[in-house]
Amino acid sequence: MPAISAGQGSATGVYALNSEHHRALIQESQARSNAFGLQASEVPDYAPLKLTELNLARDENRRLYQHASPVMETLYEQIANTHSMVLLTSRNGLILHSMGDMDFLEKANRVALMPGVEWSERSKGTNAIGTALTEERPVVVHGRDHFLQANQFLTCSCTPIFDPHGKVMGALDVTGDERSYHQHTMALVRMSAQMIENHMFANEFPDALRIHFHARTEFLNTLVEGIIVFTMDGRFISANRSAQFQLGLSYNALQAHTFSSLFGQPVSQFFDRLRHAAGQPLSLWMHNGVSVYCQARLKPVDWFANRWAAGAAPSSEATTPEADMPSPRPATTATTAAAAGRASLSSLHYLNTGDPQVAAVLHKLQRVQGSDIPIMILGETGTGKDILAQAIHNDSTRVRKPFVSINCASIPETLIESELFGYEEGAFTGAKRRGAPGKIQMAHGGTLFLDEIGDMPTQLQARLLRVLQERRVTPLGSGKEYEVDVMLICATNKNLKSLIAQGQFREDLYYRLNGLVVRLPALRERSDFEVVANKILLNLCGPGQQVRISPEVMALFQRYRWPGNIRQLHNLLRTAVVMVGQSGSIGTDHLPDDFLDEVRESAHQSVPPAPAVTEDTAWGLSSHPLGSTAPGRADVSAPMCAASAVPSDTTSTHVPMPPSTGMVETAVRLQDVALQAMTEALRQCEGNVSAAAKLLGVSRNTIYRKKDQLPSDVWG
Ligand SMILES: Nc1ncnc2c1ncn2[C@@H]1O[C@H](COP(=O)(O)OP(=O)(O)OP(=O)(O)O)[C@@H](O)[C@H]1O
Repeated sequence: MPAISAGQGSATGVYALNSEHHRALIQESQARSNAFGLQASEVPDYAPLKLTELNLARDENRRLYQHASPVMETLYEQIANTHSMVLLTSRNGLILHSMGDMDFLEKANRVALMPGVEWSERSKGTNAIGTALTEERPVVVHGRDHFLQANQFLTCSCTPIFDPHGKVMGALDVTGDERSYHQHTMALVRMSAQMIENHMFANEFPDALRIHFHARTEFLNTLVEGIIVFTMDGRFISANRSAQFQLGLSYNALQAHTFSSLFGQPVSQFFDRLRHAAGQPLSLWMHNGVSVYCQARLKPVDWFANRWAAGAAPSSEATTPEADMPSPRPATTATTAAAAGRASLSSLHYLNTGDPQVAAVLHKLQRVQGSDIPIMILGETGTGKDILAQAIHNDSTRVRKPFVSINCASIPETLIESELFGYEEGAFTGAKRRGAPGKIQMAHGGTLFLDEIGDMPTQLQARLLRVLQERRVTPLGSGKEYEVDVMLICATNKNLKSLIAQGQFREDLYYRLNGLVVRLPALRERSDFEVVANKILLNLCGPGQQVRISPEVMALFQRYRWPGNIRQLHNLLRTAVVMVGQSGSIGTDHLPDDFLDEVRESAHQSVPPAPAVTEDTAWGLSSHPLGSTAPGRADVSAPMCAASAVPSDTTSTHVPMPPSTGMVETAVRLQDVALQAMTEALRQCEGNVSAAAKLLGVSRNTIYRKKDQLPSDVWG
């Protein structure tokens, strides 16, 4: 897989139409077309393969189709009624599947854009499918750029799809009438291909160390994150497109690397840090000097426990340069080794950093351990709900089984159903081949974590309820039921009771999920702020780096309201650590200006703190949320900051008003700030609503609801 680098003319890897690079690429392709002996005016062979041959080809490309079909459906939904179609081809350019607008399909049939016809350069000359496959890069071929005159009424955006081993396995294309050209089509195609590739990654390399990374933590777990896979002793196995881009190395160049040559530390040292990270992103320096944040995916307890039982534990002291292998340690018995491995990983005990409210939550959870009572975690965004869910799993008897997490807000609505329940062959339009298991099935024996449950589409809530009651799941399009035994954990920062009142959440499901409800306090409510900040700092520091927080900054931090909670603190410290360098203390000059402005502004305002989401308010039981003060943080004043003004779904109706300003006027100002923040986030994320929502810490629906008030050019 070639690296897509900024040096190739565009940071996105796609040459702008009419750019010099694009023209050169088309000219080279035209030259190849001539060399194949094609004539621009000729009518090519349009005869499709016989059905039996086509079925054979589809069979060979079964895996590609299995991963691509749900994504094709979603992609098609986005381009429906634009006189276009979506095509999936084999690596040779043979069209395997298509879906499109009826009126355009007729036109497409005239030039044989249909399953069973080959669109390689050799057979059709310059065209997006053939040229993208030849160049192994995304290509737009528009109108007259097509070699054959017969095809010049088309506009086509195509990108190759790479398998997890870096080999081209096919191509995804959107073709339409030349007049329907839109520059965003290519972005959609590329995002869809990335989704397919990442999906394949998720199912590959089950026993390897998978590192998900990005320079910005808010982009972890999104489509644009880099994924790189190593053997447990640090040898390179594979990397997705984004990983290659970020590392600036092609797939082939990466073959020569190990974890330590890429990230400047032995993999054993990384494991050591991982064991103490409580699931929070760790910082890594890439070989090119750029700092990134990462999360590791592996079966940690199994692996650590096995290694300890076998007398070998990850150690930072000794590594063999060839393979970054963990060094031996004195043998322990298998039982104590497993227990020791568990204690050092993210566990409930580890999250107890001295705040009485958190301690009470942990205590409640410990009391129901082993009972499989469904757990509902409430809390504002960034308070650590995800980490708590993992800790509950790690401390449970299900620890050796999967922990499967699904964020109901970040998956396109059309994909949630197949992601959750799986699908059987034939479930989608044109689907013929083997299906895929859903997340519920994958969690069998372990824990299913449904994050942002308030965003689950209503029609799926009934299905979920049935699965939970019957403990059986039926994949889409299947008559077969599969037994599922899962511990269920949900999280939300929404007021589910008011969603019920609005008919957006089922009451029966609500009561099914409502086993033990715990609320994580907002950071401003916590009395252990300093411990949390120092713990994060420790994890952010690279090898040998010693950074501390100056007393002046710690005092500032204590006064701040932290609307983004621990996530916001983490992001702030991350930048500060990079600015401080190898050693020193974080002073005000290491903090961003907008943050300092907010803190200063807060000093001139005496506004009550924003209401915390309490168990009562979050579940709609309390009538007046204002007036709750933060226990343990009585000195906290509430700045009217941009970030806090962005309405999270839970708190948007309760944003406190400064006494100096009239309610209506302030509400209008808050609206403006919120819209401004959304506009900026959408621009920054190139119109990707999920990424923008993540960046702001709000749900996608919050952004969609403002769609009419946001500038039209911010949408991707
Ligand atoms: N107790 C903790 N100690 C250190 N870091 C923490 C802790 N809790 C959370 N974090 C860090 O804060 C960030 C947000 O955590 P997490 O994703 O668990 O929050 P969340 O409540 O699930 O957020 P959201 O509602 O937006 O999904 C992560 O970077 C996480 O590593």
